[in-house]
Amino acid sequence: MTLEDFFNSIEAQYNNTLPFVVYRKPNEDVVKAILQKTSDLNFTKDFTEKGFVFSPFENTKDSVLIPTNDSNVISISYQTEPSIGSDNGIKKVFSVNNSTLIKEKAFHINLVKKGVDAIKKKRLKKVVLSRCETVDVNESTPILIYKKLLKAYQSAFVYCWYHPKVGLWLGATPETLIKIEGRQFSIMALAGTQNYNDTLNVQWKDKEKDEQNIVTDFIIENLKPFVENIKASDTETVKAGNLLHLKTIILARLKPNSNLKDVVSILHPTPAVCGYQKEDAKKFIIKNENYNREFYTGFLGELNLDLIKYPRSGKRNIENRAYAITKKSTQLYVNLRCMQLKDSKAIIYVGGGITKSSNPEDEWEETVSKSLVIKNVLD
Ligand SMILES: C=C(O[C@@H]1C=C(C(=O)O)C=C[C@H]1O)C(=O)O
Repeated sequence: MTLEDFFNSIEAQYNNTLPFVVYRKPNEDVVKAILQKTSDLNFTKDFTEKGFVFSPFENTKDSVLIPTNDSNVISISYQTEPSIGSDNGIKKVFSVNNSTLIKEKAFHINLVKKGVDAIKKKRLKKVVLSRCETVDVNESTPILIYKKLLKAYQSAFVYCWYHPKVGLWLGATPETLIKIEGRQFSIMALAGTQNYNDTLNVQWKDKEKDEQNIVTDFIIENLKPFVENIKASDTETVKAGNLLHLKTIILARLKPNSNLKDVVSILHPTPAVCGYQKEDAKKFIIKNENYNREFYTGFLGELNLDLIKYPRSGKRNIENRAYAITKKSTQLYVNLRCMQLKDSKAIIYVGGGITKSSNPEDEWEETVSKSLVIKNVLD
């Protein structure tokens, strides 16, 4: 299949209003698409299904599934040269000087102030507060925007997801929720943000260190009943487009009697996108943000797909193939740096973690920087 055939198949699927997802994992060249044969709206029941899951922020709502057994799965190798405003830094500057944005700024600053007050008064230690911003889209098809995202963000999970009964979403997220191969799994605790200025060698303030620690501690604490051999990596600075974040990787092994559904429901939404304590933070968000996050800060990715593993030593020769084993693999990402396309408009979703020492003006600027990840590919 040529590159043109690949993207034409996706375009045809979209024009026929049939569900699909097309995605590329971080730092990989393979772009994969799962094209559902019917327009049925399927949901996961217990996370034992095979396919691609798309899950909203609110964990009481259903997760949509594109099941592989009702789909054509195609893939292609797609090597991209980084483009302008890419992983190497955003080059474009967007004017923020219009009346809608001024109102949005006032609302967000007030929201952050309320968050800080709630943290000072209540049990809350952190709350992630967000907003959405609507901009016009000139591109004639989502596939063209998708290709720009692929070019711009090599180290992100870059996707375009469509279901005629749900909507059309695109994004380039830096954050993994969970990866499981067999029983071995890893989880990322990502939080804390500053702008990237040509170096990874930066200082972090206590505010950012604290908000990231809250995520790591929450994950370790809540996973303990389900896992053995839990280990956390050193915390490092990582780059995501025009931004830097703090990242810790937590590795563990699932106990034989634990299952993915329980692990996901205990983790999601983590304090990276919701807050701590989780239920109090969620209530605060739903009551005060004044819009519906829908799938932003939800999660998405491959669920229970077969992964063929070859022995470590030697090449993939005939002998080794005989020993290849098939494992179930799940790779879920947090839906950040994303947008929903609706009626020639893009709704861009951005947020940030608030703690007792948050400065409202800085928090606003952080959301502006985050919005550039998406605005950069909309021109
Ligand atoms: C909520 C977002 O990002 C999350 C919040 C971060 C922060 O508060 O510093 C950093 C990375 C993500 O965990 C977003 O991008 O919209």
